[in-house]
Amino acid sequence: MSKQLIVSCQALEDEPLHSSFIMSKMALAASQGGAGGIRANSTADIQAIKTEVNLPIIGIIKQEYADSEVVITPTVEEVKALYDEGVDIIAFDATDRVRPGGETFETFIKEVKRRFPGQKLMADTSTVQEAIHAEACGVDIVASTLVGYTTDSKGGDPLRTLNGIIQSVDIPVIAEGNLDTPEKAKQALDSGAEAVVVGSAITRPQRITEKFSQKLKHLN
Ligand SMILES: CC(=O)N[C@H](C=O)[C@@H](O)[C@H](O)[C@H](O)COP(=O)(O)O
Repeated sequence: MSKQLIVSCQALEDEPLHSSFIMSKMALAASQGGAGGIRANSTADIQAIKTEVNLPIIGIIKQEYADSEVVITPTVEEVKALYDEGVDIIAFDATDRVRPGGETFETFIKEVKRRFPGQKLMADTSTVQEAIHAEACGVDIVASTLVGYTTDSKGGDPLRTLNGIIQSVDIPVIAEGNLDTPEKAKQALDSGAEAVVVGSAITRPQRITEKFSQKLKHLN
């Protein structure tokens, strides 16, 4: 997926496009538009997407637990479901936040590597420190997915943190999160990212509409 655009096709239960069928068509549209990979949430969506496109898939399972803020593939249970489904890369939250059941990232990743050897693993991080730590724990790829979404990274500039990560690790870095224009995506690749994931700016029409309506609001 070198220097490729990866399109994230996700719609959660509370979103208007929540439907595996619709996500499969989003993936098809992304493929026709030149995407080199797809990021998708849930085995149901991934199965549907596989019927429409033959592109590498980054799989996640968003699962909420009452005792943790970690939502992206929080436990080994979700990793197993993705492994059994079969995806090119499994991505998960690799922030330093406590996981469900009080588990730390270290114990989580150790167990994942023991049970699923050979599976490519991608760490969604929010800070340079977390990316360095994830590399030390043996992940294959780090990503800037969670910059701005954690207490430690609130208000952070995604491209600046991305640069910091690229300077600090030796493994491939994927740029992801709030890269909402072709120019920002290009900037991310120019600065050394292996690939760039774009989601909402392509596959969340409610967000796209909002940008237009905000711009025109004062004319009403
Ligand atoms: C923070 C979080 O939960 N991010 C999720 C991760 O899978 C998705 O909701 C994002 O759409 C994805 O990361 C792509 O980012 P953006 O939509 O900003 O291009």
